[in-house]
Amino acid sequence: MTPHRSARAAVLSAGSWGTAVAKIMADAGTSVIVHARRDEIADSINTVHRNPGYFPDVELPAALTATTDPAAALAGADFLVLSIPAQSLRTNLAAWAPHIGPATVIVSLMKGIEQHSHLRASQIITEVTGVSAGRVAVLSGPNLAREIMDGQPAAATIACTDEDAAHRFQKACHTGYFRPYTSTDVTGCELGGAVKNVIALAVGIASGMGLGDNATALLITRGLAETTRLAVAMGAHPATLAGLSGLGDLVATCSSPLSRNRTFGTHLGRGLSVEEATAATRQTTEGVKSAQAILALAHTHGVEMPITEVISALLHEKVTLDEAAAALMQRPPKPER
Ligand SMILES: NC(=O)C1=CN([C@@H]2O[C@H](COP(=O)(O)OP(=O)(O)OC[C@H]3O[C@@H](n4cnc5c(N)ncnc54)[C@H](O)[C@@H]3O)[C@@H](O)[C@H]2O)C=CC1
Ligand SMILES: O=C(CO)COP(=O)(O)O
Repeated sequence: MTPHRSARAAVLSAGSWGTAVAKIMADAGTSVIVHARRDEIADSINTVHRNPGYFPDVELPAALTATTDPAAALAGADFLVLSIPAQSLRTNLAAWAPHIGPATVIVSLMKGIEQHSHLRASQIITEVTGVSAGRVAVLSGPNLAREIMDGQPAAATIACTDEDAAHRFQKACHTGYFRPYTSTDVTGCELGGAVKNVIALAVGIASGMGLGDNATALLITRGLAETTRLAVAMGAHPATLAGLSGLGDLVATCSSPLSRNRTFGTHLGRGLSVEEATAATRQTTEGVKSAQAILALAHTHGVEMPITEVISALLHEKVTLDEAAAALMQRPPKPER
């Protein structure tokens, strides 16, 4: 990348978070091309500067363009920003990989764990593309897309083992309303983002069952404890889990009715089956797909994750709501750690 031209980014794809990050980057002066799967979304972004599928009410910067051709989006890109459901990453990335330039930094926005491999998105990216870990970054934090599209303030963590790559992406997405910090703790950053979705399901369930704020606080606090236990066992720094990609995202997601994971949990707590809650949900709900893989990671690393265990059992309809609540409350007494 020469210092004389603005950075170029390809954002794949034009869902809610992809569109929001594309807008942030365009507002930061980065030249952005979004890849949309549907012609009508790409056409609308190019002609009337709106994404009718996700944010029909928000005018996008005119400098933000769209295409349905991934090769065209990726040509000359300094950054490839990936924002699709984590379970679909491997297959899509294999098709896009031949078009990725030799110096392109690949940034994951995804907060899921792959079901069969138990891998994080950054690990899938290095595995599928063969790029070095220093070219793979993660952006994660308390970032409800709807608020960001409204220009409300937010912050996030960009983690990459290559600090220079993290700094370049930081510059490419720093605006008056979006403040990115950098970190080298990719593992901690990604695990914080993935596990908070499962804890948000739990908070939603508690809320749907009519439980109060004490129960919410209990789940957030002990949820953070089990997230930190897993992340540290997998090599993360504990401070990362106390930061934006850990506690920050946990609080935002567990508190907000905008969260799809929390909302899915609320449906379950009100008595809907997993199938009914899925039918009522239009967008990506990573916690539902990732809970069992996270539990498998906990078993591999010898870590107790009681909330994740109960949510995984509920999602597989092995326990009822009352049994789930009892399983958590009737655990043997222990010191707080
Ligand atoms: N929406 C939000 O506020 C935030 C979302 N995230 C994360 O971003 C990732 C994407 O989520 P959202 O944009 O919210 O989801 P979304 O459901 O709004 O959009 C998903 C995008 O992926 C595409 N897509 C869906 N299935 C696909 C497949 N099988 N193959 C290729 N493309 C496919 C859709 O066309 C759409 O463009 C998730 O991992 C989520 O956890 C992270 C931070 C905030
Ligand atoms: O990750 C998010 C906010 O940081 C979005 O959470 P949901 O996927 O639950 O909507």
